[in-house]
Amino acid sequence: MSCTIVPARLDQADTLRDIERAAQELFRGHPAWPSYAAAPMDAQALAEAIVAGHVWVALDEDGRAAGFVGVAVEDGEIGIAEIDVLPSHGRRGIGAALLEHACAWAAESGYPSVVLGTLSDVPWNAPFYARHGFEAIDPRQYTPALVEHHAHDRERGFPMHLRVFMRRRLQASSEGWTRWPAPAKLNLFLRITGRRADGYHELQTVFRLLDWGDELRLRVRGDGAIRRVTDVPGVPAESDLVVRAARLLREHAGVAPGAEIGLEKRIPMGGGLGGGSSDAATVLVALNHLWRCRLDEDALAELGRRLGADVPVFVRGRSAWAEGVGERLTPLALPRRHYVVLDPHEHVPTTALFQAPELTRNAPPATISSFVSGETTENAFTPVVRKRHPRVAAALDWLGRHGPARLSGSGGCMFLETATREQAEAVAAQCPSEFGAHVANGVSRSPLLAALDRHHAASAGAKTS
Ligand SMILES: C[C@@](CO)(OP(=O)(O)O)[C@H](O)COP(=O)(O)OP(=O)(O)OC[C@H]1O[C@@H](n2ccc(N)nc2=O)[C@H](O)[C@@H]1O
Ligand SMILES: Nc1ncnc2c1ncn2[C@@H]1O[C@H](COP(=O)(O)OP(=O)(O)O)[C@@H](O)[C@H]1O
Repeated sequence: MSCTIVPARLDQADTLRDIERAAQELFRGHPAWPSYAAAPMDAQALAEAIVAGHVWVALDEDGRAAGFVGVAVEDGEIGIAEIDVLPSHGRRGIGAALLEHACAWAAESGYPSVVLGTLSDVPWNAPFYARHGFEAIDPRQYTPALVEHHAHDRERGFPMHLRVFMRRRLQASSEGWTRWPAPAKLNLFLRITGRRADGYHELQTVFRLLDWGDELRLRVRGDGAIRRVTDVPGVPAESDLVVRAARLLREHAGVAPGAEIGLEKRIPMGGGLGGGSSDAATVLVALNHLWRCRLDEDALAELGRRLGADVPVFVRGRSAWAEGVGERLTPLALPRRHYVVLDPHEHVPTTALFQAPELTRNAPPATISSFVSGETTENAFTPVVRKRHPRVAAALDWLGRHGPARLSGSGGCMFLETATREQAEAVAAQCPSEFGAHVANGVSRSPLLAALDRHHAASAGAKTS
């Protein structure tokens, strides 16, 4: 049977839980059945994994979901959190295709290995994984995450004599693809303090990087061409910041190779979440590694600045206090916080807002301490956007009922900061259907830098093996 594997969508979550339930039926009578039946997949965790791009669905010839796989990052390696196929679609290679898909994603992302927990006595469990390159892990070699899983399984009454954890070592993609994250940002406040002779505005802002964003696939081409291999509606390849970033790097570094660039857009475009800028920064950082240009962070940030005011912070990969046009950055240690990010589905043009006559562009400078004390939280664009974009105003009003809602950048997306993830999830769950909401964590170090570390380690490992 042929199947197509695609990223899962949030509206498929219930279907995936039905698939899990149906697949579990095969364990009725097995000693593991009571603990499986007692602990179905958590709906919230599944939704988060889908939004993070960590779940893929296998569609049968009729386009119906027949199985899925979900992964989770654990101690720097990838764990298969769940893999299920409808019993009616069993023995047709769908499970194997899903497993290979997850392993390919992990290998392209630079992870060294994939782990999973399974049952030693069930033919479609441990023996199946062994056929796909997984080996049982000696309990003395358990990582802290596996020790925790083991203890948790014991607590929930799992038949531990049948429990086995397995690992598969990964090889770099044979087709040369690599994957890189491009996280979104929030502006925790934004003040405009002046206008420069070139028309650009002097501003002050705090950039908070998130653990959620776009994903790019890159591979080197030998013929010097730079090609975007996915369509982005409304953005022709020539004007896409990813293509412009690759060209700029090549010119500057004086190297001749080319690249293919695939883009999985998740960050709403023109939403004030910096998606295009982050994509550009990811291309600069990733191609600097893949093309072996050896430019340092300062040189890459300077190239980024030429592409857009928001690019340098993504290149440097730290949440930061920013001045100038956004390029003078001071890394800022921010407390652990969670965010409901609300998308009113309205494109707000940044250039037009910066030109608005009613924009306050001569505010007195704020200080880092006034931000840290919670005194400075305003966004200079909010009154202008509210007046010009009633839909954004309505979304701000709705989110404002749950706490102090703030616009990010020039909008139209907005956010609410919470102390716990559960609080953010509770608000997101009530979001009216005309808006989109999701939950993200603030990070102090960009997932892009973690990916760079992984890819460095993977290429060093490939050289020595
Ligand atoms: C407002 C902010 C806040 O983070 O974010 P977004 O809403 O775009 O995410 C940024 O300053 C946006 O940065 P970015 O989106 O990279 O802007 P650019 O491409 O460099 O500029 C787009 C246009 O905005 C105006 N612009 C931008 C930055 C700035 N400091 N002053 C300006 O006047 C210019 O007219 C410029 O032509
Ligand atoms: N790779 C890209 N992703 C998103 N937008 C892009 C990209 N390349 C160019 N653009 C253009 O940049 C504009 C601003 O996009 P984006 O960075 O997502 O929003 P914002 O600047 O509001 O944070 C888009 O409307 C689009 O025309």
